[in-house]
Amino acid sequence: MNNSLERPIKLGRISYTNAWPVFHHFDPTILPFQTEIHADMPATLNRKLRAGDIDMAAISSYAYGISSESYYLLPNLSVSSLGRVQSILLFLKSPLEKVIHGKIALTITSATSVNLLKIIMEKFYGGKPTYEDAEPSLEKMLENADAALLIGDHAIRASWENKGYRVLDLGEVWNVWTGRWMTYALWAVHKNTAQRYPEAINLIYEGLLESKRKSSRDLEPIVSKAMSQIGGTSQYWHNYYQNLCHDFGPEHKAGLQLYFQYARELGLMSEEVELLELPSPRVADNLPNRR
Ligand SMILES: C=C(O[C@@H]1C=C(C(=O)O)C=C[C@H]1O)C(=O)O
Repeated sequence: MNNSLERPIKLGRISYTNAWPVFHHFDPTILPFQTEIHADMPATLNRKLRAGDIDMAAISSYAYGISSESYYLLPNLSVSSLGRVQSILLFLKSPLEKVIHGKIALTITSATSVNLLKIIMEKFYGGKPTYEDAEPSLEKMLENADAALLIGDHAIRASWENKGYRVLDLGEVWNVWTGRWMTYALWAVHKNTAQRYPEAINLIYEGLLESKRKSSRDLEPIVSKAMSQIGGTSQYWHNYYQNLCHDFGPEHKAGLQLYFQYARELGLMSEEVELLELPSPRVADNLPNRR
């Protein structure tokens, strides 16, 4: 490929630790073209990708679902869990029976989990709470709400500082009710960027896959980084990363399609979602008649 493109490829990186395995060993400086990394909270990346301010990103699976016609998925990349996730937590100030008809403060950093919470509250528990968006700060959120939803490192830190609130792990609740995997984030690229710069997008994709592979072979580098940047013990982070899965196979897709179905039933999204993946690079290049 040419040594440069006419512009940098803009890549969004989720700042939370849950996505580190896919980014940690990815070094964009070795690529034969310019990239620009945008590190941000999921909800901000969802908006930037939607607006075309960035070309590709890890985004909320819900945000992918409501705009899937514009994107390709990067195959076999996700943030998923079968059961407990440890970083998508509802902190209850009031008893659950009151919470399901009370007021719940929702972190503004999420899209998947706020809608997962609505599915749990309304479809599984038969409640109808009111919701209020809030900055991710537990004590402030609970000043005038019965419960508060936090995700990512905000949830992890709050769980360490928890002053006795009951906590629901939404990954666990989802799994108890459905028996399925839950997928919180996916990697998406704008179809037009992928069509215009197929080789560049594929090189970035290969770099992300390689990072995931290296991280799964040896968790130590990201565990040490998490301990120094966030705190906690080595055992905590090993356990956290072992509970998360960054693949996206048939069982993850089945869980996500059930989430999308429930979201449609509650009027949280309208269209069916086709999980359309980035076409594999030039299958034709490997054919013998192409010289
Ligand atoms: C596991 C997590 O997955 C995430 C949850 C997201 C959401 O709720 O929209 C988006 C991206 C991921 O950061 C987490 O944040 O703890």
